[in-house]
Amino acid sequence: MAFSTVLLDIEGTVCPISFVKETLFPYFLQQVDSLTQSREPQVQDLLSQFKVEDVKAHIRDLVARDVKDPILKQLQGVIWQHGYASGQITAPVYADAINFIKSTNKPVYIYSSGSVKAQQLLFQYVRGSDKAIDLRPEIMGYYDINTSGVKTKSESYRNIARDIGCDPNDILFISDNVLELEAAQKAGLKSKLAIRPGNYPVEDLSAYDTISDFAQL
Ligand SMILES: CSCCC(=O)C(=O)COP(=O)(O)O
Ligand SMILES: [Mg+2]
Repeated sequence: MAFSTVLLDIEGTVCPISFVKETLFPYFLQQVDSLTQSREPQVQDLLSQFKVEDVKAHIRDLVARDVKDPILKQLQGVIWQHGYASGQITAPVYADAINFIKSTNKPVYIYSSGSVKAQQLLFQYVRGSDKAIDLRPEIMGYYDINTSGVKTKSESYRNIARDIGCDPNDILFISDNVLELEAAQKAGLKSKLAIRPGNYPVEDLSAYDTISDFAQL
């Protein structure tokens, strides 16, 4: 498979789904009660964009249903910053993904439902054997649902290819979500399905080109 550029999903591809569901989301939920008292202008600005009466209940509901809401995703990025900066959170990026990102001579871009800020934090604070590893210098750019659109729409992948300045056919997109892979393929990108422990089962695996370790690239 020929490609010049790599576009990576995060959850279920470069790190376990359990990190998002059992560490990031609970950390965020712990802060929901105090959110309305926050002095951070960005938090207040984001809260005001939820056009609902009970903001806290709305946020809890979105998280419980894992809704990829653009305002929620931005808010989570701001809150997680405290967790990463205080050392309470480090990101368990798979060792093979770290090695690939560090050693490949192809440009690596990220596309996640998590906000660009949340993505940059995750790659700034990658769990290492003694201290956190900062992978940001190895990553050429970040895309999210605010910059590019939802991950299940082909248009989003065309937007990203245009922004990178690359023919869609030259981009390999890797994700654990078959709806995302199908949207990327329709836009002309190449794709691989990430197989990682704890990922959701896929009905017909034979329909996809799979990858379980980045050393296979
Ligand atoms: C950027 S870390 C937070 C992950 C997140 O909030 C999320 O919704 C994960 O979605 P992905 O597109 O990376 O599978
Ligand atoms: Mg994913």
